[in-house]
Amino acid sequence: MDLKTLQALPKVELHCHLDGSLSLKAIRQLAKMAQIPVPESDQALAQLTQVQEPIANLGEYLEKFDFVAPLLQTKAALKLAAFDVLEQAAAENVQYIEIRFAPAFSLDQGLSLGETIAAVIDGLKQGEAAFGIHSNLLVCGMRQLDNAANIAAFKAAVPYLHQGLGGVDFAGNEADFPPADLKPAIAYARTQGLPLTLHAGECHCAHNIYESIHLGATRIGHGTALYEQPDLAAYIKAHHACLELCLTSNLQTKAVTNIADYPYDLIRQNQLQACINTDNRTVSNTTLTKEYALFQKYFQTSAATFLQFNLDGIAAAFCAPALKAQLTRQFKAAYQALS
Ligand SMILES: O=c1[nH]cnc2c1ncn2[C@H]1C[C@H](O)[C@@H](CO)O1
Ligand SMILES: [Zn+2]
Repeated sequence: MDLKTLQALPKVELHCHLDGSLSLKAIRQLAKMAQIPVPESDQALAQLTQVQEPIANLGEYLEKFDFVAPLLQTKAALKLAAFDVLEQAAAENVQYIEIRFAPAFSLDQGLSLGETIAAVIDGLKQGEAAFGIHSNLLVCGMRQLDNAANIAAFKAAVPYLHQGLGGVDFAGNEADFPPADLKPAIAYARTQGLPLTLHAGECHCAHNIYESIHLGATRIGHGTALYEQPDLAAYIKAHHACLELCLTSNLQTKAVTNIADYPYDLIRQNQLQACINTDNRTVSNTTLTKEYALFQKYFQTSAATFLQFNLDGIAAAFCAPALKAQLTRQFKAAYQALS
């Protein structure tokens, strides 16, 4: 399929960070609102916000988020950001998307955790109305913060569950903060009935995938290190966990050093539930269409397999059963019309 056909395919996306996915246009608008100077040329701005040269690891990748953090400190900014990402997603026929962000990074100018969450949901609702897309928010705890701060973020999320919020996640420095360190906040999320996805297996730490599922995650962000411990596939399958695949990001962070190591065959042969995602449209300089094109190029992924990835994503989504049923029907019909 050519890029235009891939772009037109209906898609779902479960793993997309708000702060890593702002268009350059939105970054300029936000910078103006915050009265923060930005370079005039898009090329220079892209250099500040995108991975352009080879980097060593996830730590260096995360440094690329520093530039946008000061731009996301008001309700208006968070709302505009959420609207911007929905606009980009709708332009490539994403029909359902979960967008995640860390409220703890938007408190510099006095917003409360709850206000940051409400503002992002506002932007998502506005985007849904404008673009006919469905969405949910995920609140990220950050691994490098203490459990009290992460519990506070999750506590602020509780009133929004099923009201624009789908669940919670942990992002950040996985190499130094394994799942065991997050136990109190994860336990809190579970007692509150917050659906849980966890970044895991992004730092050559296959054991973190096991541990995250053991702690209650029904989805795993990345899961790349599966290739280093293939027998984990049986455990993932037995627990019906869905892998949120983010190929470009994994190549950039050296979660896999080359495409040959990527556990695609393991995932397909074991019929693991999995879906395709961008992780960060801007930081990774990608789109969901580009991710589909990469899967097609490297793994000869067919339309039928793209459909299966989407059906897996819908089944694992943190949205209402009625929306899942509707999306399932629509996706089956749309992909059938292709063949
Ligand atoms: O792929 C990732 N792994 C771990 N943390 C990540 C990844 N992408 C983004 N983040 C972090 C940086 C953001 O500031 C934060 C919330 O979106 O999540
Ligand atoms: Zn991520």
